[in-house]
Amino acid sequence: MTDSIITIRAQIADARRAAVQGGIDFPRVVLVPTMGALHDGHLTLVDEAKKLGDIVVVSIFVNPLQFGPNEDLSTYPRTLDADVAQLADRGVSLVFAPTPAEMYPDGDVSTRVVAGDAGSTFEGRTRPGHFDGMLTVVSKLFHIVSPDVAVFGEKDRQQLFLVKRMVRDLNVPVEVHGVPIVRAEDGLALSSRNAFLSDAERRSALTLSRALEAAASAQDNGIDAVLSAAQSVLDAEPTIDLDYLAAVDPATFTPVTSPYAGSSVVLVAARVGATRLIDNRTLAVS
Ligand SMILES: Nc1ncnc2c1ncn2[C@@H]1O[C@H](COP(=O)(O)OP(=O)(O)OP(=O)(O)O)[C@@H](O)[C@H]1O
Ligand SMILES: CC(C)(CO)[C@@H](O)C(=O)[O-]
Ligand code: BAL
Repeated sequence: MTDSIITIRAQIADARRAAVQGGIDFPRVVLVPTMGALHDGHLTLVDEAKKLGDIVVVSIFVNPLQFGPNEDLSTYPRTLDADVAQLADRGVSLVFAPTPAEMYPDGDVSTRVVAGDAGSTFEGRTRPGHFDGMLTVVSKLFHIVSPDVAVFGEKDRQQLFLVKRMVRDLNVPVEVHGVPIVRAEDGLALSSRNAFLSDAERRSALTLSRALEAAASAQDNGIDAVLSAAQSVLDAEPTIDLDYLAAVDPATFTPVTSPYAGSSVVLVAARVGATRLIDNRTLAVS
């Protein structure tokens, strides 16, 4: 076992003991897994974590296993010192920020969690192996931290679905809690990758949330109207390269087709310049 794993486990054990001494018989540990470059979306997850338990642990790890060979692993923003300072301001001192060598002492793993069918659509189709890598590291983080609760953002909606599915399929003793998307005032979903956008690209990126807004305005007119309203907004912005637009059933993450009435999550992913962004919105379609 490596230093940072030994250290975080000792810190959590100390925090548990202190909580018991402070009168909390069964302190709950809440994990917030992140890749760092923290923004208000992450900090909202932390605030939620504080409400859900007694001891909050934030992990910061840019997981090589979930990046494809031509993706942005090497350029992904890394701002560890600023992240730790922001967390300290929020009252969180338990930060687990291992190195790749600590997480993968053999360079890779030969045992992986396989995401299955729902891991090979949408994000999984564009990023083959991404969700196996994501679930594998989440599983490792769960084993290292032993949280009672783990908090994830709805921005990565397919990720949240798959983590919940893994927990159910494998009887993982962790409660998974989802937090609604935190947006900038103009509607753009906060994302660490927004840091890559030029001013002009950021304006183009707003097309994603505008398309979801248009979809929401059409939710009383059926699923076809929802999708065509969003598509029209996307078609009108030639500077973005659409990857997918789809409406899925939140219970199965499979596409819904007309006629459909009920809850549906509209998903959108697009490249804006060199930056790939995702967004989604839950609608009540009738
Ligand atoms: N705007 C947001 N609202 C709610 N949760 C968010 C938001 N952005 C990120 N999260 C959540 O924070 C957690 C860590 O995500 P991550 O560190 O990859 O940040 P990110 O901003 O999603 O980065 P990326 O640029 O890779 O999309 C995930 O559970 C993710 O869904
Ligand atoms: C859950 C996660 C931390 C696993 O690397 C990552 O996919 C993320 O930040 O969403
Ligand atoms: N927030 C999702 C992590 C990734 O893009 O790899």
